[in-house]
Amino acid sequence: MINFYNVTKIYPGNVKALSDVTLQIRKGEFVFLVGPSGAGKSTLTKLIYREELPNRGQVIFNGKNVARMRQREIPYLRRSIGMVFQDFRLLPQKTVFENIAFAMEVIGASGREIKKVVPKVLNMVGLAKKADVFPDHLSGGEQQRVSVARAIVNNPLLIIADEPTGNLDPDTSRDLMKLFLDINRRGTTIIMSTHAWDIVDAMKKRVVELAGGLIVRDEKEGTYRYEA
Ligand SMILES: Nc1ncnc2c1ncn2[C@@H]1O[C@H](COP(=O)(O)OP(=O)(O)OP(=O)(O)O)[C@@H](O)[C@H]1O
Repeated sequence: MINFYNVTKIYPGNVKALSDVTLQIRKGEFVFLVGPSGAGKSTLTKLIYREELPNRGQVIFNGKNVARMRQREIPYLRRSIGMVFQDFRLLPQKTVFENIAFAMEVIGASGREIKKVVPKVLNMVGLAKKADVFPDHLSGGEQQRVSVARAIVNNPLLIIADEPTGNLDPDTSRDLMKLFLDINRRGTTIIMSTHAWDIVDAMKKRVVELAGGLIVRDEKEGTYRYEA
């Protein structure tokens, strides 16, 4: 579903963030991206949702060359990818329900559809009772569940999670990972950048390690292993 062919990304100032990266991720996979800060993990994911363009090579997502997409195709690309960030990025003036509804509104869903679907995803993330609460009245773990609900509400093909447990305590992190596993079991591909070695070691999923813009390890049931 995702193919990188000899992808090189150089930022202004001649910073080589990725160097001749070739990688294939199949539909339904759960992939951890690990490696030290600055290794190129975020850059790799940004190339998938076209926040950045490669200098060389090709990034193919769902059969399409991402760099060659026309402007009008980009919204369709982005709606097929759900994003989860370390800092949640919820809208503070909107309730939990409204935060998730907003993700549907921007793609033109009807009010009826929204009323039907939002409670379902809230239920799935275990926050059915928090629909009318504002984000700052929720714990970090609950806020992250809202952002996961927002990420899955439009049925994406792929979820990109960038250090999703970075602000959560170990117990909350483990619960959140169960949620990601559950989503993955329903068929959604997941790419997760993380420094949480304990989680990576416990989950026994594919591990792709980057260092200095190169893939230095790609293991099927891998461990974290990198030493800082
Ligand atoms: N917009 C930018 N302009 C210039 N250099 C950049 C830009 N974004 C990233 N870089 C550089 O590219 C390299 C790779 O950065 P990237 O953010 O992909 O690393 P990372 O592995 O995600 O790190 P972290 O774990 O800290 O998030 C780093 O040297 C970084 O400083």
